[in-house]
Amino acid sequence: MATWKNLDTLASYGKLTGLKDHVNIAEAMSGEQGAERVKKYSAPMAAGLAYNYAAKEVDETVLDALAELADEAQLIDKFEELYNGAVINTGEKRMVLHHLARTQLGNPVVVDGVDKREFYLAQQKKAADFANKVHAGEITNENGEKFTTVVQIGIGGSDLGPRALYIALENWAKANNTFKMEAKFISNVDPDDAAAVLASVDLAHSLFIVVSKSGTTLETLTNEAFVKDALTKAGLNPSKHMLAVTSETSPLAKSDAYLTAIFMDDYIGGRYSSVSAVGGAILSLAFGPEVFAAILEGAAEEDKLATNKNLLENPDMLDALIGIYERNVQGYPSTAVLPYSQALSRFPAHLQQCDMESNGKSVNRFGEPVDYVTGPVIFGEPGTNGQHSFYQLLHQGTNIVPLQFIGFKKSQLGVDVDIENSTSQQKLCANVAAQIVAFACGKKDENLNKNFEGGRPSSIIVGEELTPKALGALLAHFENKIMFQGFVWNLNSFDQEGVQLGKVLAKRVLAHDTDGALKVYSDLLNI
Ligand SMILES: O=P(O)(O)OC[C@H]1O[C@H](O)[C@H](O)[C@@H](O)[C@@H]1O
Repeated sequence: MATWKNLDTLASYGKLTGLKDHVNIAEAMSGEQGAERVKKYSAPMAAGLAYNYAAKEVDETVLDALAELADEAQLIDKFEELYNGAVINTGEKRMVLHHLARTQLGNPVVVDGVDKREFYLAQQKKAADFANKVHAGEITNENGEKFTTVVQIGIGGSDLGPRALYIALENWAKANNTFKMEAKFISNVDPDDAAAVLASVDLAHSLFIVVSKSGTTLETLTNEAFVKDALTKAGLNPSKHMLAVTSETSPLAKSDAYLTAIFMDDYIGGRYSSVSAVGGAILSLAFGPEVFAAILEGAAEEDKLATNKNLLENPDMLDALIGIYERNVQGYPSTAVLPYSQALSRFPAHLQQCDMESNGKSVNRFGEPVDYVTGPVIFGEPGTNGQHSFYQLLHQGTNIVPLQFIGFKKSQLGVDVDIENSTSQQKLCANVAAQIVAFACGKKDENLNKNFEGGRPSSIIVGEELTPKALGALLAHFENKIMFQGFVWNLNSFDQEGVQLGKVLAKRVLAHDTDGALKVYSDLLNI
C-alpha cells in the first residue's frame, strides 16, 4: 500500500526547491543548444502525438529531481491502487474508475457482484445500439420520420467534456463521412440559452438527452422542464423525444418519461465522465459508435503509457511534475492552454473544470490544511486568436504564465488556400513555432516598451491531425496529468465540496429565506 504524505514532508521536494531558477531557458533555447533540446526533450504519446518540453525550465538535474519526487511520492503505485479499485475519493468514499470505461489496466473491479468493466461496456453497447437504431430509422418520431438533431441537456461534467469533444470532431466527421446528426447543447439556467437552442432546431425531428449523474441538478431539471414545455406546446409527446443518461440510483432512473435510460455510476466523477455514457450517447448519435470507440481507444493507449515508472517515458506524469516544479518551486499561479486548432475551441473550458474542480483544494485528502500551493488557475483560447488579445500580458506582463500549446500538422477538412507561398495551415503552424521561441528567448531592445525578456516557459503537444484517437489520447493525457498532480499534493482530486455553498444560498434566495447582504442582493436582482 502506498503511503500518502504532504508534499512538504518529502525529502525529494526539499531538494527540488533548491533548484529554483536553475535553468535559464532564454539561453538554453538559443542557437544550436536550443535546436538540440527541441529534438531531445520529446516524449511519445498515444495516437502518434508527442509531448515536447524543450521550452520548459528543465535540464537533466531538474528532471532527475522530478523523477526522485515521482518515486518518493509513489505516483505509479497510487495510480495502480486507483485502477484496481481502491477508495481514492476519500471525501465521498468512492472508487475512481473512469479509466475502466476505456480499458482494464489491472484486476477486475467487482462491486456488489457486478464487474465494473462489464457494466461500462454494456452501457456503451446500449448507447451504440440506440444510436444505430436512430440512424437506421428504427427509432423515429411519432410520424415515423427520422431524427436529424440531438440536443444534450446537462451542465458541468455533463456538458463541457461532451461539448468539447463534439466540436473537436464535427469537421473531422464531415470530412470522413461519419457525420450522422447535428448536436446542440443546453446547459445554462439562463432561459435565453434554452430558448435560443430550441429556436434553432426543428423540434419534431430532435432528440433530447437529459444528462445528469445525480439527477438532481437544478439547472438541468429546469432546462428539461423548459424543453418538455416547448415540445408539448408544439403538440409533440416529450417521452417520444427524450432519453436520459444518469446513475441507476438517481431520480431520473425511476422515471418512465424517456425512450430509454443509459447508465453511469458514482465511481466516475462528472468531469471525468465524457468517456462514459455521458459522452457516449451524444457522440455515438452524432458521429456513430465507431467514432466514440476510437476516442476510447486513444484514451486507453495513453492510459497504458501513464503506468510507466520511467518518468521520461510517461508523458502524463512528466507534464504533471513539470507543472509541480512551476507551481511550487517557481511560484507561477496560472497555466494557459493554447490549442492551435479551432476544433479545440472548447477544450480549454473542459480542462478548466477537470483541473480546477479536481485540484482547487487547500486541505489534503485527510481534511488537514496544506502549507503549499495547489492547483493553478487554468484558462485558454485557440491560437492564433489569443495572439491578438491576451498574449500581450503573456509576453510582457508582470506574471509569468506557463503555456501549454497544442498543434497539428494537417487540418481536418483539408480545404485551404495558398497565398504568398504558404497555406493557412502553414501560417497557423508557423505562428505556434514562432510563439514558443519568442516566449522562451525574447528579444532585447533598448526601448523597454519594445523589450521582450523571454524566459517564459511552454510545452507543445504535436500531432499529425486531430482524429478521434488523437482526441482520446489528448483527453486522457490531461486527466492523468491532473491525477498525478493531485497525488503529489496529497489531495483528494475527485470530490468538489467547494461548489455546494453557492447552491445552498441560491435555494434560500429562491425560497425568500434571506437576511443581511443576501436579502439586499435579492432585492437588487428583483428575485
Ligand atoms: O451530472 P450532474 O449530477 O447533473 O452534475 C453536474 C455538475 O454539477 C456539480 O455542481 C458539480 O460541480 C460538477 O462536478 C457536476 O459535473
